[in-house]
Amino acid sequence: MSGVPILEVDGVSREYRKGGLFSGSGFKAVDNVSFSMPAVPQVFSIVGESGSGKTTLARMVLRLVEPSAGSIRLLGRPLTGRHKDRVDDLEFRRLVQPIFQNPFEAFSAYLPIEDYLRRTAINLKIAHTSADVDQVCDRALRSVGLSLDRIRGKYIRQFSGGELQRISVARALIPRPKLIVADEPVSMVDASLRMSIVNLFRQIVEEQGVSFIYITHDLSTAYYLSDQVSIMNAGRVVESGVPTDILDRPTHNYTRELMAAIPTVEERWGEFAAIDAKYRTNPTGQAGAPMHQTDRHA
Ligand SMILES: Nc1ncnc2c1ncn2[C@@H]1O[C@H](COP(=O)(O)OP(=O)(O)OP(=O)(O)O)[C@@H](O)[C@H]1O
Repeated sequence: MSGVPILEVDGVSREYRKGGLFSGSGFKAVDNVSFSMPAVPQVFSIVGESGSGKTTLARMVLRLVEPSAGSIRLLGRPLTGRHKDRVDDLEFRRLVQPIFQNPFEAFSAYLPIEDYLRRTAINLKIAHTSADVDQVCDRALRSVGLSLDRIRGKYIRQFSGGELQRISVARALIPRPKLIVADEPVSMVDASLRMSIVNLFRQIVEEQGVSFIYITHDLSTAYYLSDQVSIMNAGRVVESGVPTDILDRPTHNYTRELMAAIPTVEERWGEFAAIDAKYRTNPTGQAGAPMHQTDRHA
């Protein structure tokens, strides 16, 4: 495997204006952020409260927002600016895929869900014949515990949030990307399913060699899942390192405050007890129940 880092973010900033055109002032949503993700597949988490700049940073990596300053390199090649060896759009979409927060917004209510997977395979030129397209989609779905036969002809209303998020992950896996940028991917998913999605990410890192940027406000899932964590506050990275170092020896007050916001064992127990109670009123786990068969196995 080449030793070239998957991603190098170097002194990246993004400025916006606050207030009116004449009375307002500029501010940095992201302020001089640098980090690097090594060639070896890993999960890099960016943790911070609402407004800390996480999504803006993710959107710059996804090339949806242009940095005001700094540079981003993918596998040693520029993603930003006008360089002659800049990664082109098709290549970029094959190498880097997003997963967004709300799986219900990721798909239209009026199209069978497999159409999205097929379109990704066709648009990214991953498969050409209809049989190949089906095979590529089925392979991706199987790697998240589903299959093309199981989703065929179904619409979003026929899936749970956890299943839809798995389908979003399958769609992202179609081009066999090197990097997935997942922005708050479990915040809209029922608490009982969160860990199964997070475990699925870990499995994909290990079995398929895909690196993840995991954006979250939840320090506990980041701690559980990540190889490296950066804590963001007011656009800046205030702390970074391996999760155990950060949680055992936080150096910044903001990190301590985030840690204090992690529920205690008793509070978590209350959450699980509530889920358990829902189950007792609906033991079959059918429509409306919090957990689905397909979401149990990761
Ligand atoms: N297009 C924009 N124009 C102006 N301000 C913006 C724009 N996008 C983001 N911001 C501002 O930049 C700051 C950082 O926003 P960002 O969405 O990156 O934070 P976040 O940490 O992802 O928060 P959340 O978890 O709520 O999405 C916020 O103050 C936000 O209002």
